[in-house]
Amino acid sequence: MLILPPLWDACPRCQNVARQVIRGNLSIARLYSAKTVDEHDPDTDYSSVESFGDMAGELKRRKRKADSKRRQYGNTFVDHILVTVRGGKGGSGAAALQATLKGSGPSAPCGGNGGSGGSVYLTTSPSLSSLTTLKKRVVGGQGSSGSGAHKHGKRGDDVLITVPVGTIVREIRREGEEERTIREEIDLGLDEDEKRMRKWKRWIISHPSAGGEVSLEEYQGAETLLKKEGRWKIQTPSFEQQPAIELDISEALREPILLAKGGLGGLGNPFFDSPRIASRGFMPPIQTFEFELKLLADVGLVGLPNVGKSTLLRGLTGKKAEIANYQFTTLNPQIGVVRVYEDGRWSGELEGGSEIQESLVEREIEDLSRTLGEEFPNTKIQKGTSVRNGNVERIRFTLSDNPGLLPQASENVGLGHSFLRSIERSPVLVYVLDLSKPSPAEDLLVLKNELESYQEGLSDRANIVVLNKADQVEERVGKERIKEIEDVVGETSDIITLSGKYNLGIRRLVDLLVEKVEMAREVAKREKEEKEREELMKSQSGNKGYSFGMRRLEV
Ligand SMILES: Nc1nc2c(ncn2[C@@H]2O[C@H](COP(=O)(O)OP(=O)(O)OP(=O)(O)O)[C@@H](O)[C@H]2O)c(=O)[nH]1
Ligand SMILES: [Mg+2]
Repeated sequence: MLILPPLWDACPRCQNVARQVIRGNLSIARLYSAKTVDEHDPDTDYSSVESFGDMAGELKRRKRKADSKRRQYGNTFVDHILVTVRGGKGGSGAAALQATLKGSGPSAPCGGNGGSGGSVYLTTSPSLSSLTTLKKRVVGGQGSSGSGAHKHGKRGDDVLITVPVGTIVREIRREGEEERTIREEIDLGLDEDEKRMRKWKRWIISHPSAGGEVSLEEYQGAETLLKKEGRWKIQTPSFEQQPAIELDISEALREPILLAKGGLGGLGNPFFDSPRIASRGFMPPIQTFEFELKLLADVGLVGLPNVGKSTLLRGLTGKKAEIANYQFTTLNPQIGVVRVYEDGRWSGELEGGSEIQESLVEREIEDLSRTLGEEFPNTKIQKGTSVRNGNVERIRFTLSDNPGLLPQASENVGLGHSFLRSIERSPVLVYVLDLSKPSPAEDLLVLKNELESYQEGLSDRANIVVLNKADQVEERVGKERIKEIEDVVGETSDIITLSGKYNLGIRRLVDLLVEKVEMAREVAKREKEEKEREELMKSQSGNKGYSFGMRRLEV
């Protein structure tokens, strides 16, 4: 906690300090926070005491944590993964007999049916931007077995796989238990009778207390009944019979999509002619899916660590990205939406004079203001709705904040280049440089070099250069640095000098981004029309191309 809570009740000066913090005067709070209750003297002006107390310690701790996180997960931004998925197995039917009084005749079958297995569905979440959370194996809940007195088994639980928007899902393999068994039987060289008996044993269960073997006639009768119900042939449809699932999720899903259906539950003995027989639940096929993430942001921010990319994301979109004064605060790409209104204002815009705080400081201030029952104005970012104060939205685009790039990222230094795969897909790229550093022009060359060694021509796609932290630079020095950068980029890029933290110069950036995004969309539209024309011509000339029996669903 930044300010000592017990003090503001007792001391008007403390309350005054706390209110100053809420108005944004943090330096006072930092000095003040070192004092304990015992040390407190209401007559001392703590704003002149030189101590950074808790805040510095906490920052150090967080930096250590970020470093270890980077070492642990740094090179594992997951954007490609194979997942095996299976619906839950159906529960078995029961072969139970009703209890009867002695000598009152044969007991009636009363076994309940098994519950069907749970299915596996796919859904999207706006808070995800990596496939890291995906498990390699996902199985629906198993249905419970039926029991006596006509009690049917419970249905297995459905399972949701949650992915970020921009994920491509392809089913690449599908195999059921039946196919595996058939292969095994061929290997064992079994004859038809043996195969049939094995199949009966696999699908039909006899009541444990029924005594003796179930006769061939009983098995045959049960088989006929199951065939009638369409429950005998359970071979998995091949990709020719039922196309593989292929999804390109470019928008948030309104409803979950079914990937793997749960198996049917077995039938209880009232269904069969023989009271000693029930059937087993189905085991659904195992499906292998390939998940690939291509983050779909119109604009990608590229920069060295700690230059203020996440601060910019926050200022442009209002998205709460982690901001801190050390490298690799951001470990995975983050995507936010920029909504620009008719009057040129935008969704993440701050109120005049507000400042974007580091996350840690912001959380402490929020705690403090909650305790004091006051609202902290700096954290109030405009909500992203399509109509704001009667002002209509003009354009909406997405922006990705990426982890910091280091020299030799393409040789896996820092976080490596795994996340460049997402950057690669953004039609507009923005270089973010720290103008308060001695040589931002050299930093720019480093960035260009890294993009180029990842993919030829990629460095030229970035045609906006943002010079951030302008508030920290003396005018003369700043001008010299800007001149050096102009010499590097020549006519190829627009240069914008701004301060992300203090919300200065952002409007020019927004205007430029709108212009570039509109241009990029126009180009993409033309390319799409061109492609459609080509495909139409191809299909008219009878050449339908080679199909792998896959179905493409544009969601
Ligand atoms: N003075 C000043 N500080 C800024 C400005 N923009 C960002 N900062 C500070 O710079 C530090 C790093 O900001 P981040 O937004 O976390 O930087 P980043 O580029 O996302 O960093 P990584 O995620 O580690 O690559 C924080 O302490 C910010 O408060 C600015 O315009 N002026
Ligand atoms: Mg960041």
